[in-house]
Amino acid sequence: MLDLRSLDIRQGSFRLRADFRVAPGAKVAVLGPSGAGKSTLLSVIAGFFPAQGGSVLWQGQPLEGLAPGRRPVAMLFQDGNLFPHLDIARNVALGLTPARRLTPAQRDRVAQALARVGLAGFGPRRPAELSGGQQSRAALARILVQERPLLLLDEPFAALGPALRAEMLDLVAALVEETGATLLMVSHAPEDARRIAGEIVLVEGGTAHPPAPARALLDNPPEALRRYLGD
Ligand SMILES: Nc1ncnc2c1ncn2[C@@H]1O[C@H](COP(=O)(O)OP(=O)(O)OP(=O)(O)O)[C@@H](O)[C@H]1O
Repeated sequence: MLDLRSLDIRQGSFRLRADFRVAPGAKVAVLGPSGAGKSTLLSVIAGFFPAQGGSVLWQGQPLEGLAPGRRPVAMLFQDGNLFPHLDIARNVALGLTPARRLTPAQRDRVAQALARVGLAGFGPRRPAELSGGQQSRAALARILVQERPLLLLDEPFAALGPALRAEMLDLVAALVEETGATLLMVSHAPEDARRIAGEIVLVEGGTAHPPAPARALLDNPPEALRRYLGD
């Protein structure tokens, strides 16, 4: 269970509050206007940016004081998820260890993760030798080997076309179901939320609102969401 308790986030004159829980295994889309604070909220949960007040708890334990790498979190960003000078196997292995030499067991895990995302045999290639969709798959393989129970995705598929994006979302949904992880995914596209998310956290007007059932919310959007959707 992820518990955002009276979180108070400030960044210059920007302020965002969040006070809600996310159930284990939930798939949550984080929607809201540009600049509303979606990325900032994920950064605070991941430990890249400190909150001014309140607490982020996982299974009842506060995460403050834990460096990002020690949190139960794996995060994918909009871009820059892969190091261009390292091959795909090394990029994925970084989810396990910074060491250059892998144990046979670690090599197996990397190969299994690559196979699971449909990239068996792509390990020796550099990221530039992969298509955009394949690069997204490789980045997913890295968070797969990390085996963290909380996945934070900050619009990682925004640069992909609609068909490929749908395919990646389905893959994420399948991986989340297989691992039982909890997913928070920032998106600008309500159809992404419909496709993958059971719930929506709407971020607007200085508040990250508690998760609400996605379908009901999109079918009958409250005023703030209607404004954002442009209806
Ligand atoms: N380094 C910074 N210093 C001060 N304010 C910042 C800084 N970085 C971001 N902000 C402000 O924090 C607010 C939240 O930004 P954030 O990137 O979290 O929004 P977002 O909802 O993810 O937007 P987008 O959908 O455009 O990515 C914005 O109003 C932004 O101007």
